[in-house]
Amino acid sequence: MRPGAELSNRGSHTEFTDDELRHEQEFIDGLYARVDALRGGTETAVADALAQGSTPMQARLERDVLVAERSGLLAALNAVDGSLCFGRIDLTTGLTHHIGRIGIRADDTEHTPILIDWRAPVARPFYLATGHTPMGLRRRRHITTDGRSVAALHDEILDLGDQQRTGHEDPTGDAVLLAALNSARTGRMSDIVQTIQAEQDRIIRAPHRGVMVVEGGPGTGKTAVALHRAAYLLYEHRELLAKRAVLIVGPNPAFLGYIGEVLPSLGETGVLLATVGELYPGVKATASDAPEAAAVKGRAEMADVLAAVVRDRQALPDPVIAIEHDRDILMLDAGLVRVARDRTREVNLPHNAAREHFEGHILNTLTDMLAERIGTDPFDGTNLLDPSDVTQIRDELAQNREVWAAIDQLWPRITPRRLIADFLAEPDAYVCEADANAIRRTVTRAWTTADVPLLDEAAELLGEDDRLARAAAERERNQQVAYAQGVLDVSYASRTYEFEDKDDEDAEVLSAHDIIDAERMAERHEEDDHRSAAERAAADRTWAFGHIIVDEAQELSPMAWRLLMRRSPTRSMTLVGDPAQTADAAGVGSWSDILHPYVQDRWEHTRLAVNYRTPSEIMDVAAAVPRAENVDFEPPSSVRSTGVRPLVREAADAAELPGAVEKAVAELAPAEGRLAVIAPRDLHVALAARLDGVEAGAEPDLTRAVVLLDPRQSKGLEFDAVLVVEPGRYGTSDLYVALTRATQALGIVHTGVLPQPLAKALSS
Ligand SMILES: Nc1ncnc2c1ncn2[C@@H]1O[C@H](COP(=O)(O)OP(=O)(O)OP(=O)(O)O)[C@@H](O)[C@H]1O
Repeated sequence: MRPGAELSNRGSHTEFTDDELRHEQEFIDGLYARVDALRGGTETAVADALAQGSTPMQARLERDVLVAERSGLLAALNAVDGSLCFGRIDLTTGLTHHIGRIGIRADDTEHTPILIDWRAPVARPFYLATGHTPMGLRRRRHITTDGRSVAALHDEILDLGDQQRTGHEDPTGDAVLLAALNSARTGRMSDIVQTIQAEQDRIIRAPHRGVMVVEGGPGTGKTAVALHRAAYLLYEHRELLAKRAVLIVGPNPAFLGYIGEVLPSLGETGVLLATVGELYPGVKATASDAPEAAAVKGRAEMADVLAAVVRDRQALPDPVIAIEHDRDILMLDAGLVRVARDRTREVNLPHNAAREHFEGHILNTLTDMLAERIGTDPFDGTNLLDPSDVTQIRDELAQNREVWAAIDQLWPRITPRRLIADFLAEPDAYVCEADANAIRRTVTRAWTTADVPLLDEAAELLGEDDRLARAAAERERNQQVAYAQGVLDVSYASRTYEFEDKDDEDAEVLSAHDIIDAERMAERHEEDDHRSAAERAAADRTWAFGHIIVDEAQELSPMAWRLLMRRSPTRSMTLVGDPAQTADAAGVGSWSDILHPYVQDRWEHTRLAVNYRTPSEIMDVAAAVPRAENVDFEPPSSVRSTGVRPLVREAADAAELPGAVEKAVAELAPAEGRLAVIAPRDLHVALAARLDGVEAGAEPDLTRAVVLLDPRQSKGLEFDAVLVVEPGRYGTSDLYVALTRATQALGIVHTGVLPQPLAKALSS
């Protein structure tokens, strides 16, 4: 409603109601006026700073900081524009606070807060207060806006003695939540900041240290909670996390696309969203593995297998390597090389990094051999060479290509990609025959998701021979220190006499010289990298994230956990998942199996028990599937029911199936919103041919009215209506996942008999 549109003369009660709306509209108008002014001011400040051109180093540093900070503010202001303010709390003290997606302060000398960020402690009663525990609140108000106009108010009275009424009372207190849950889906997840429930709020605001596991059935808000937790942590630990970034790991790219707009809508962008297949910089997993291959590659034992593969590359001569040097023949035999190899292994460095030591040992061995041969006095057996002669021999050996060819053969430099491609081409010496058959790949043309943790493991085992890079970095750093010293000398020389004359230690004017030395200035210069932490993290395999959130955590293999734990040395992690939805053969069975190797039993476990997505009529049918295998299976309880039972259609045979699906889609399609057809992959081409505007593909466009998916692709997603095709062909967890994707209506199309638990649940 536009402000004032329906605020004409009415009865006294309505006028009272309209005053409430009018007041809120005035507040929102004032808020947007402030936001527009802030945005204008910020745009000008950024433009002015960028126009400054070449400036001294310190000024440039300050300019860059200003541009980065203000650009972040601008992005946040632009992102939250749609529904900046969504709530208000009235305290028994008479104070009121408006709650919004970000905090805004007035343009007065005190910078009075006019909109409280939902993550601030002051806002917490908005989410937690109840009639029983009002937390100092008299009233909680949900403000629904349409753009910049107030559309509706919903008030909950929390102080039961308070007789004042606004005419916007919501007696059950869940009208806004139910409206959100019933609204048409868009193909993109929305934030839930207006209606976070108390059990969710506690998880969102839990301390960031340590590992927290959030378990819950389908639709309990695990993903929503994980994303809001990321936003909360970025607010609460801004400085740390702006530097170290937050990583959110999801099961597939379609899922990441689905959740990708939530954090920007909360004004947060410092987050890297990635699948495990994207966490090895420079590699994009485009191929796929058969489930058996992924299961073998994901096993924890692969770490030992790869360590053995690397050790085998540290070879011994068979039986000798002959090196021609200065008309002599030097023989490197297995015994000599074994000593060099053992000594090198003792330094406990990764293979490539240790090579420097191996080179040294081999050169020393050959030097000793040659020195003994040419320097021994034939009469008394003493050595006639002095140390400089020995050094000269060593230097000459180091010029000999044959020496280097031998070292390359015995301790070759290896890249992770080469190691894994070679291992997969011939795995037989390292795993049993069945496993070797599952993973054997004669030529590696493309990588799979399950290869990525292997590549990462290999990178750890191999390390880098970074001697050249270290030397170059050292040279550059010396140049920078010299440059910074030059800058400081100039700034020292140009200090004003006025400043020098003052021996007041508290002088307010400080020159660069007083606050920074050349080393630190050079360091800052090195940090002169305009990429965000999330961007830098994406390009750096060894990045240590400030916090890692893993969605559908039950799907990750032990090898994938090794990769993630390397990215989280502080073990600050939130893991969300549902073991009943585990589909991947490589997935881990229990949380303690996953976590024990890294944190023993030092992790917290929380549970979400309310299903916000799936109405009870659908959940009752879906729950019968896992319950058939486990009588104690407890599904989450649905927060709503629609009165609409699932629709079931039978096709006479496979030839009739696409036509039956087409008809069922027409029956089920929501007037507004999205429908998903979930069907086994091999039916996709035939089904796509019968469904208007539908494509079969690996990366479906979820914003289309009708989307075709296989059960794995539907993981984590939701739609207004879902049609599950041939449920008899899915495993238990895939079927459970598929049946729990709908917010409004479920349909089933099948040929032949339905799986028994499903048939029973549908008929009861
Ligand atoms: N407090 C809330 N307010 C409004 N909507 C909510 C709330 N909590 C959850 N939802 C909605 O419920 C739906 C399910 O949430 P979400 O996808 O986070 O569940 P999930 O536990 O990750 O489910 P699954 O395991 O099936 O993937 C989403 O549409 C989400 O926006």
